[in-house]
Amino acid sequence: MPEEKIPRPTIKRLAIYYRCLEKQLLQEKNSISSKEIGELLGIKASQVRKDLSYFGEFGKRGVGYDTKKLLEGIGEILGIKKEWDTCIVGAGNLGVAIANYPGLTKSGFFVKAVFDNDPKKIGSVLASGIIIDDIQSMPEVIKKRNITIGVITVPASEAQKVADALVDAGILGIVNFAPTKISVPKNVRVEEIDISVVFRSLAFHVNMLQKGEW
Ligand SMILES: NC(=O)c1ccc[n+]([C@@H]2O[C@H](COP(=O)([O-])OP(=O)(O)OC[C@H]3O[C@@H](n4cnc5c(N)ncnc54)[C@H](O)[C@@H]3O)[C@@H](O)[C@H]2O)c1
Repeated sequence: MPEEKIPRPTIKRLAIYYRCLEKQLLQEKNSISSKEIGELLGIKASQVRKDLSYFGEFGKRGVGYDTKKLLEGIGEILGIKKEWDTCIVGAGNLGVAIANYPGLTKSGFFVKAVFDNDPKKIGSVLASGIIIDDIQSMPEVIKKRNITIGVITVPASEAQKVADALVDAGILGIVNFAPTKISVPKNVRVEEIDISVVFRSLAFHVNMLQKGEW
């Protein structure tokens, strides 16, 4: 499955479908149509079908999908069944919150290390039991613990330096929370997360509702 052929938005939607299907399965909905998935998520059924078609046939027209099989199929594509070892750089408010968040583990993402450069923080133990490591030890720890995904939660001014160090240590995927664009070599993927984008989009809707335009 050549990755460049699959559009990024499709991959993002697959993760959304996955979460939706997990919920449906818990509610014992054992078969589901693309129309139903679309309605639950506010996505056109044709888009759902198109996204799933990139990976071969999951369901039959008119019959819908076997929820469990579809969930497993998408999980396989997204590598969700696999366990992923990750590290967090920046043990501040956000980094610590992520490191202590049990939901990540449930999704197969294990925080194996947290790094910081503040001597006052290095050596302290987080609620999850992880000890904050010195950023200086990052290359060695990443290699030793087979970590492939890095999360950047340092101030924007430090983000590029940290990204370079993560890449040098062999990291292949980065989740960047710092409010700045980072550049990485082609073979490394970066996902940027900015909560304010969600708030801005929501504020636009609320504004329109308040003005009575919607
Ligand atoms: N994307 C979002 O939605 C979102 C939300 C909140 C915060 N943020 C961003 O996340 C980042 C962290 O926010 P915070 O509130 O946790 O900040 P914070 O100041 O509490 O934590 C930053 C941590 O990074 C450490 N640090 C600084 N430079 C470092 C370096 N070179 N190497 C290793 N560690 C280093 C600091 O010692 C500190 O512990 C900021 O860039 C902030 O703007 C993004």
